[in-house]
Amino acid sequence: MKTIVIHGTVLTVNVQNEVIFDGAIAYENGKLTYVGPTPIDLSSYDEVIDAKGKYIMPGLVNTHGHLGMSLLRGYSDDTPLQQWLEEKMWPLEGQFTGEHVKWGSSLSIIEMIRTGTTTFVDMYDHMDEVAKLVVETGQRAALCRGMIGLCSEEERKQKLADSVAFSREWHNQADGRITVMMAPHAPYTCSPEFIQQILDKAEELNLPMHIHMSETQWEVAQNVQDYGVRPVAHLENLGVFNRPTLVAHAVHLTDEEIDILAKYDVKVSHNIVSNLKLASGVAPVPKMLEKGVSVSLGTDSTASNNNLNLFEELKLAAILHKGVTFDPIVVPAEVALRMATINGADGVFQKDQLGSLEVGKAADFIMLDANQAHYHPAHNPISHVVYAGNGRDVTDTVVAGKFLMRNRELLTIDEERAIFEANRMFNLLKR
Ligand SMILES: CSC[C@H]1O[C@@H](n2cnc3c(O)ncnc32)[C@H](O)[C@@H]1O
Ligand SMILES: [Zn+2]
Repeated sequence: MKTIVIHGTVLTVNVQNEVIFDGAIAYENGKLTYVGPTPIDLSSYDEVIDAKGKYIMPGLVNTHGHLGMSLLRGYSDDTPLQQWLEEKMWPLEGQFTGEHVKWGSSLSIIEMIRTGTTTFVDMYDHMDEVAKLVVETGQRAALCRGMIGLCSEEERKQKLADSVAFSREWHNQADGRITVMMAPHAPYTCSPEFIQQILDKAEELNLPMHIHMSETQWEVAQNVQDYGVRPVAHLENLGVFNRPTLVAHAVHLTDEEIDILAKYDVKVSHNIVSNLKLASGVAPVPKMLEKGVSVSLGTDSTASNNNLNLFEELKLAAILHKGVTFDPIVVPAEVALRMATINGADGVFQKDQLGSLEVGKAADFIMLDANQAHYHPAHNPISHVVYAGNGRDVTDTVVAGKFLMRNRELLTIDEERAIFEANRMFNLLKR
């Protein structure tokens, strides 16, 4: 197996948030074999890559999204969630075929590779198309067939059967780069019975759960009206949190609800831009972190974001909560960076394999062009990445030791074709 060493400025972003100014990482067979100061003698490696002037850091993990929806970017802006879903998204998504999902997801994957995301979570339909793209492009992903229960019993059965078949075919495939979760869409679109059926299958197949939860005030009020309790108690009562669970949003939470999430070690995907744009609110992240809840970052879809640049979420994670709480020390840069990396790995239940540059973990990393004015003076790389950096600074994206982008050139996907086909598929939709 070929051994490769890359040296530059290494941000290990492990628990110590160590930065090694003249550092190196080495990897073999997709796994990191060395992280530390640049060795004096590099001759034992088969390939030596000089990345001086670049930052080398763990790839970012986007813990919530709907890739196929990139076909609907800009189709409905400035609308609150429920109206956006019911009047705009669902009528168009109802017309989606596998081909729509394929090309919408292709746009998404291109954007994520370009902006340094190496692992993503996708909850959508026609998931075989997404899984095939993951195989082809070399990305890493936790995939789930999102199930909305607002349909006939027969359709619900079909959706659950699809999910099960998808997990049997794809869980731990693509050399382990694909994992699968079971995903009831939300408590307000899935009856308790349907959620229970999905949970039973998750238990049988030993898969985690992924669900939208407590995104809007409307949702919480609706849950109380329908079931007499708020969404957190509702899902707890159904036993969802007895399985490893990743919830998206968690915006409207009481202190008691945060305690429940902490007690069950429920992982939270914080989707700042989507929550702001859909006027849903701001999640109580400082309180969640204080109580030990594992909070990571997600973009949601480009129909509500409107991009998949996790660097934007990273900066917002570090500044938004300061503004909301009038406290400049909440969510410091290092904490925000962990949310985008190691907590993301935790969100996909792979903290031991992903999310930091440590020997034995996957060689999933990115390089940034730090030879730009906004990275200088070069004394505080983590501050610069979080507060001054941008996804456009990413020059190289590597997953399991394979370059998906090298010096800004995409190596595993045809961008021009994807743009052409996505426009063609969008124009076929009846609007
Ligand atoms: C079939 S699963 C995907 C389903 O989720 C919808 N969706 C996209 N963004 C959100 C959001 O922020 N909250 C709730 N649901 C969302 C999407 O339109 C798909 O129908
Ligand atoms: Zn979502």
